[in-house]
Amino acid sequence: MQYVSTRDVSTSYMASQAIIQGLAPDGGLMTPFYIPKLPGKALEDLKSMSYQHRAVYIMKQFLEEFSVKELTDFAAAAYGPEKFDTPAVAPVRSLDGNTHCLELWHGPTCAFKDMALQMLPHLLTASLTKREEEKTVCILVATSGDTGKGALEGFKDVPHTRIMVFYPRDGVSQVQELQMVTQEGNNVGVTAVRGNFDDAQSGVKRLFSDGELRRTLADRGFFFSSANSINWGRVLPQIVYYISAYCDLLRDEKIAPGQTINVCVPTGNFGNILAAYYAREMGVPIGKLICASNSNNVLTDFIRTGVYDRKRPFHNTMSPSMDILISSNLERLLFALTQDTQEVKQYMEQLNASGRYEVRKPILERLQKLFQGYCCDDRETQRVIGEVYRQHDYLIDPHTAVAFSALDQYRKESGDDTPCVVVSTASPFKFCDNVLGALGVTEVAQGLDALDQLSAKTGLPAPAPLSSLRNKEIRFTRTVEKENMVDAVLSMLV
Ligand SMILES: N[C@@H](CCOP(=O)(O)O)C(=O)O
Repeated sequence: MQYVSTRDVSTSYMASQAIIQGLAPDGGLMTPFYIPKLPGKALEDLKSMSYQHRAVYIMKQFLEEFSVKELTDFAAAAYGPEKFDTPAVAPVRSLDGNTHCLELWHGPTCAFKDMALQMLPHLLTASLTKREEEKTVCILVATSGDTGKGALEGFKDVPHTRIMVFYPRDGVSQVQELQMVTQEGNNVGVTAVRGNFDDAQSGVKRLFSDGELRRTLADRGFFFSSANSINWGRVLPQIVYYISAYCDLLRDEKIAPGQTINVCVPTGNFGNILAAYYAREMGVPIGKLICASNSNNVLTDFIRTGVYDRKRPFHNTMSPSMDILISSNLERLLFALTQDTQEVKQYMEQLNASGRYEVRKPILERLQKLFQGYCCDDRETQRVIGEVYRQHDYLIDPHTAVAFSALDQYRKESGDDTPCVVVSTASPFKFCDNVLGALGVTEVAQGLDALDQLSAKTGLPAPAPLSSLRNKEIRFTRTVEKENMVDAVLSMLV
């Protein structure tokens, strides 16, 4: 399997190179040259396997350089009982006959990012060995809340790696911030940026393409890579859970073999829903991909009109991980839909220069055959949390609530009640204050006391990785201007 840049197919790369580099040298995203099809009986075979075995089988289709033994070891370490609080790893909880919630927050940081960020360090360090790389890799991460902690936890104390996370200072939840600034490990750094997530992500991309900085760091024995979903090693493990969810529904006889399902995904950087698209391309019977956004509804508008326009107000919402106006992974979808790197390059250049592009009509038609876009604001998000709790005795976080709202809008508009997998991306305990508000609590406790309050209100235990934050020391307090992110990197990599 060869990988190419979404902006130039003339050079191809092995998976290990794609994973090590994170981003292609031309600024494009490393992408498989083609998406392999699952063999005919694969879903039937996979349905009786554990999550770990499913992961090995699916990832192997994309990773010829890695042996089954290597991948089996990685999956055992990444998804074992010391990391995930349920043997199912990514369980599916059915709310009614055709609404199934895929819970992706049972890992060490209580968000879906663990599904990939527990695996990526294994893929990356094995890739370094395969390529005989002697320098230390410095992982740069921009986060709107969840990726940062997921990456820190995945890479903490991993030999030959350093990790620096940038987060928007006033753009993450209290719990998310505490998770990051108390991170343990000798190779980690966390810096707040005065700005929003897009500023942090653009800043990281600038660091990546700063030739002089790269030379300075090379002299010090370092090079950059990424743990954001621009890295193919992030997207690949995310494909696994869509296939796994389909297999669970088959195994539990909630659907019949070959039956079509829809998926509804809350997404900001477009990596999560892109993974669902790849699962569909591999042959999973997925009908519609319902893309759910909060008030930062740039993707909703794009899917409806073909115009991507990031020049709009940026909203800090109660679903902060999706507070994003530049959705990096859309570039991979454009590559798939156009099959034309020149066209992708033009769109990306227009986005950089003017903040806007419009895709051609045939591309829009292809997009709309597969994707539906819906959005909702904070008021609706809170209403949905309350409603789902009352109707199903099921507690969801604000990101998942955005997805439930999108599904509801889609069903009302289309009349399509195909079974749907709704992706639940984070534990509600990461967003206690807003979740408590949604349950009608008017006096919300301060800081981590809100964990106990939510627990008392619902009878659900707060996840151990969040309760234990109480005993942790705050290690990182630095804030930089977005123009000065380079200083944080240089002072860490001495
Ligand atoms: N939702 C993210 C933003 C970065 O997205 P990624 O999937 O590219 O890592 C976050 O929580 O940080």
